[in-house]
Amino acid sequence: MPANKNKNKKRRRTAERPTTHPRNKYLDNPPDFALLASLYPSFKPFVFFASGGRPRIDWTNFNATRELTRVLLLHDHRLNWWIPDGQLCPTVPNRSNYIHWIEDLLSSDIIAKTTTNGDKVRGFDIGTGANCIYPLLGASLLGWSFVGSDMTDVALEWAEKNVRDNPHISELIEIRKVESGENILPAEGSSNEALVSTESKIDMTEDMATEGHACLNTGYYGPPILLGVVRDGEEFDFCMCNPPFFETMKEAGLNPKTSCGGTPAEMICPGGEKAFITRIIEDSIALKHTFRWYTSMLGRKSNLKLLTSKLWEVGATVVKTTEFVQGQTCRWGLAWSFLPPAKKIVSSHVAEKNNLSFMLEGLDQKFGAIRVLQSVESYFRDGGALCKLNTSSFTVDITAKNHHSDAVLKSESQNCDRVPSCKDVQEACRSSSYLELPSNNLSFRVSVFQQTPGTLLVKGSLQQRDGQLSGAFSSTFRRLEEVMKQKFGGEK
Ligand SMILES: C[S@@+](CC[C@H](N)C(=O)[O-])C[C@H]1O[C@@H](n2cnc3c(N)ncnc32)[C@H](O)[C@@H]1O
Repeated sequence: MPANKNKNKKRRRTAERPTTHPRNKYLDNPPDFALLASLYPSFKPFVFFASGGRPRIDWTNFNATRELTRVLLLHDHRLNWWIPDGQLCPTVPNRSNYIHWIEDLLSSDIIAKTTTNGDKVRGFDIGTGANCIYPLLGASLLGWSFVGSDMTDVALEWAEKNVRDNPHISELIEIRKVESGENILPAEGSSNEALVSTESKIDMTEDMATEGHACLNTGYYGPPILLGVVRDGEEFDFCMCNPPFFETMKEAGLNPKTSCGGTPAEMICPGGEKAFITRIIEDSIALKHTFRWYTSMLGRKSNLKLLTSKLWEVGATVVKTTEFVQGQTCRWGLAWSFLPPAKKIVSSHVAEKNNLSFMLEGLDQKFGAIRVLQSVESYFRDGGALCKLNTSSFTVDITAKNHHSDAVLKSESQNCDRVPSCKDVQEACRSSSYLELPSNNLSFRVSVFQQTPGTLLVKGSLQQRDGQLSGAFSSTFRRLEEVMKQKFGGEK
């Protein structure tokens, strides 16, 4: 292939995946399975060649995903690593995004460095897991030091082993046991009430009380997270956390397309990620300036909105969010601080308007991502737009022109028996804001991600950089949101 064609392909790929961090080494160089198989004989049995000749692995085979992680950490990061069967297996490109985002936060100077350890960066990884992935990556990529906490024996034993097996960075990482028996009460002065939402309240049963678990009205009960684990006089530049996202293993649903393991202790906690992160927020109110940045990853966009408003309510001085996308996985990052910001934050308004999203929640299991994509495709195709559905990347590429709006309107009223509350749709269609498309083409991509069984994230990305098209894109996408919510909300 000619060099400039290759370059264009690379450039296009970069533009299509704006949320993979630009410094992530896998952005333009995804793992080369054939090369890795030729270098590491233990990886070779897991690599096969699909019909097009492309080397692949079976993502539903835990041994294959674990071996891939092992060889990537060894090959790209000089890290020796292993986890026992069934423990959560991290994907290296995905976890690297979070590390690079923290690097951005620290170097942005939004919050000036306050810790007394000079240029050195010290982080706290809440729930480091048996895989200890964040301390290993942070120490090897950036020379950061870490405390990695956890509570299960298997996580502590294997995290320590993974640190010991890498003597070049072992001095930088301390694995700290969280004592589960302690009863940590909310710190005096913490604005606990501000954090309480009725639906997140979980009653403490007698058993829990006798076991000595703390029960705060954040909805979280269980071992301490930061308060009671961070020691007097300690200071950190940041904390990070990949929390247990789910409330039940059924909800965790375990993506049938991949097998990354994950035991109940790793995947679930009462109240799910909302309760867990609410507890981190509560601890942060008490610990305030002990950390320059508090951060957590989230698996649900609806929780991101809710927790962001809570943070403003409780007096955070800065709240930042981001989105991590790697393949078919979409996650969010939330960061906040109680220190005074040193720098005015300029929001990237256009970028936000060019990437929009909405969630379809509480869907019947029969409405998978493909079904929603097909519905998106026929919605725009019926209106005369050009559509290209790609079922392997879960995307539809759409190119629409101004005159398509009338056609979509017409076809929608003809198809109204398929859409519940059709009258409402027609009313909305008649409103002047309906599909105000510009005279030139509007090209955008709609992607669908499965978050949990019954919850899909629908993302739209404008493919053109022309700022004048953002408004038309925004009204078109919002209109799609209305139609999809009516269609899939009412068909259960
Ligand atoms: C989703 S796993 C994350 C593991 C690893 N950091 C990763 O990204 O793959 C969540 C981890 O949090 C741990 N955990 C749960 N509650 C905790 C607590 N209160 N303090 C510390 N760790 C906790 C679990 O044992 C589990 O290892």
